Amino acid sequence: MKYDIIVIGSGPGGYIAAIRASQLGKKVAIIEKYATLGGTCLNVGCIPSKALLDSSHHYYDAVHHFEEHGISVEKPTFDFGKMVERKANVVETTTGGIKYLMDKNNITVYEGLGSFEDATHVKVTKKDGSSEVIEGADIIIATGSKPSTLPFITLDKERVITSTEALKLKEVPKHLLVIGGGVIGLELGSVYKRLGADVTVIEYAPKITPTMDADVSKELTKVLKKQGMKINASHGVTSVERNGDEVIVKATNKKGEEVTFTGDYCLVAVGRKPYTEGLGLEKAGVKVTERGMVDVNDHLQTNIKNIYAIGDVVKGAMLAHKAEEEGVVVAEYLAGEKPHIDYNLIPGIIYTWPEVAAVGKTEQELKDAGVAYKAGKFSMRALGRSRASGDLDGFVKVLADKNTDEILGVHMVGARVADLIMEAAVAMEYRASAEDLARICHGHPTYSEAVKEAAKAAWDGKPLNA
Ligand SMILES: NC(=O)c1ccc[n+]([C@@H]2O[C@H](COP(=O)([O-])OP(=O)(O)OC[C@H]3O[C@@H](n4cnc5c(N)ncnc54)[C@H](O)[C@@H]3O)[C@@H](O)[C@H]2O)c1
Repeated sequence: MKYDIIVIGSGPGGYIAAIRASQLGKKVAIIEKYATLGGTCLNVGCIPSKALLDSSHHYYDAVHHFEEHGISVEKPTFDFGKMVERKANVVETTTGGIKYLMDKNNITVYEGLGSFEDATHVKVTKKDGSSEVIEGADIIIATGSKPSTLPFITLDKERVITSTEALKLKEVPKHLLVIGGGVIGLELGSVYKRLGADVTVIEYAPKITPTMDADVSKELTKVLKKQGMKINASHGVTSVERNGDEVIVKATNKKGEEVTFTGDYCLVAVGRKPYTEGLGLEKAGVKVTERGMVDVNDHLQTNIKNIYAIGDVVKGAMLAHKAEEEGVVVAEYLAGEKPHIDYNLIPGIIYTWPEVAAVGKTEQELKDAGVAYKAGKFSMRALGRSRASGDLDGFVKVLADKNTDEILGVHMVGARVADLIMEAAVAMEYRASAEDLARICHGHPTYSEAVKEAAKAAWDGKPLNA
């Protein structure tokens, strides 16, 4: 069969690219090696982790917060098996939705491993070993990423696990050791902490979420510690050993001392790496970088003219929504349009509770770039909405250009900031000033008032409710 565009990989990057290309009149095929569509995000990433985060949040609230609202329930209990089953149902419905979208958009789905025969032909090898070759005028690589590990770790996938296994454990760990205080470590660490596990995070950098704004890391560390999570920053892991049902992690702390952590499970969450195994890039002549990423130019085009790559397999943040934008951009570019992505405006979100969200530059990035800026900060605690719900932790911080007042970055910790961050992204897309944001009437009482107040603090240094 011959197509205008073949997309390899059906994660958020791939399936969105396929839909957009089809909307623009292209004949499109998508190849997926797994039986369900949706890639890491829908099957073993964003969606299942949010399902477990939501279930564990309900339980945590019942145990810790119902009483202050005057609600008494006899000692709440949970059925972990049911939580995991619910998560599986959420995944099934969501991935089923992608199949529906493929059919609706007349996109041909091939189940099997896609590998290049040459620059225009891709072989699809099915589970039963049979294969067929399809032809594409243009090809989009959207094969995503897989969990990284450390060279001395043996991932037995039973007790020394990655996020994939952490989403389908048969029991709640007694003591979960988490290597890596990044997004996955803190989100999945939160799930099990809320369900009663001891959780110890071991982070190499001097702080958790090391690439986020320093104030955010500090506040998040404070609230997670308050929830009982043990956080060990500046600890370089040197060994991970399994001994029966125990896992022993050794690390070197800042003083050069060896520290031993013992738990019953160890989650390795030290980042992800691009996934190109078995793709046959060499047969098509596609170049990869030293770090194994597919090398692309500003149009996400590889060194081979008709082959493009998007999402986790190329440079940039490994985020579903970044991949989606790239999918749209490549599809539109191939249809002769002139699309554009502002990589500065891709929000970063962590679904702990309180949530964390950011867009634009951090203070450190502005300092490093020598940009004169002003900062306005407003505590969630000062909001009527936060007092009503009892979610008092966190803040909103707005960074604006000292001379022009243009908003350069917004950083948030607090209830529902995962959704709130989009106000900041919209403002920055339209190059709003802090004053613009401060002058917009915000509904009362809402968490969004913290954005208005922080913007006012950045603009004239005079928040109204602080
Ligand atoms: N909410 C979301 O958007 C979401 C959720 C999950 C995953 N993701 C994405 O998936 C990717 C992978 O997530 P992740 O949490 O594995 O990566 P990450 O990059 O967010 O965090 C990895 C952490 O591990 C630390 N680390 C690295 N080597 C270490 C070592 N030897 N010892 C101890 N710590 C070490 C790093 O300093 C970092 O803090 C990221 O790009 C992330 O953004 C996003």
